[in-house]
Amino acid sequence: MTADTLHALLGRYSVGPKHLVEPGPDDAQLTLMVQAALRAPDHAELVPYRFKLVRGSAKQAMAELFADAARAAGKGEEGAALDAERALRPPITVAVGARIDLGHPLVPAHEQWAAVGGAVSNFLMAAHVLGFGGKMLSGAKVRNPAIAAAFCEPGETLVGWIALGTPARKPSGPARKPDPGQVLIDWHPACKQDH
Ligand SMILES: Cc1cc2nc3c(=O)[nH]c(=O)nc-3n(C[C@H](O)[C@H](O)[C@H](O)COP(=O)(O)O)c2cc1C
Repeated sequence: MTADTLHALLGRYSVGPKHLVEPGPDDAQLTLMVQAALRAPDHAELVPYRFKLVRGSAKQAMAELFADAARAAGKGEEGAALDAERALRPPITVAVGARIDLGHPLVPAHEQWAAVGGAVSNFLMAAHVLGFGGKMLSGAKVRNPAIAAAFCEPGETLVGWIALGTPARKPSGPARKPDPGQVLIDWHPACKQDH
């Protein structure tokens, strides 16, 4: 791994929708992001995820779904307009659906979810390397039945949406990460007690 690659890896941070401006990635760049996603570890090559692009006029349809979901959740018209705006603002949004096979004979669900997470992470990392900003978002609306049905095939779970675009500016307070020592721990076998 070159120092440049490591620098890119260590320098990724999420950029939320309100800081994303045009242009979004083009088809070739989106394909690279998906190729990166497909490099994530994936037991038995199940590819338990799908990325659905929301761009152009599809953004308005998503905005209406978001506004309806906000109203169904008891938000007023101001809240509905705010949620609609979240759909319209990013140049491109990518809905992430997970296809978890709960009865798979070899790969338990948690391993399939790990593959989904790896794919999302690689996708975002490729976006960052290509100079784009992005953020994975979900919220209660992923569980809204009309939204879930609009984005998912039967058997899929809507994980959320990746907002994508050109970063207008670096976030003022990027997420703080723990000290690596908190995560990287020497394993020692448990001592066996004599009875
Ligand atoms: C599946 C998933 C859903 C998420 N949903 C939200 C969300 O709805 N709102 C939010 O602020 N962050 C959400 N996050 C976290 C952000 O995407 C982001 O990772 C977090 O703000 C940390 O920033 P960083 O990526 O710069 O470290 C979600 C992350 C994942 C993996």
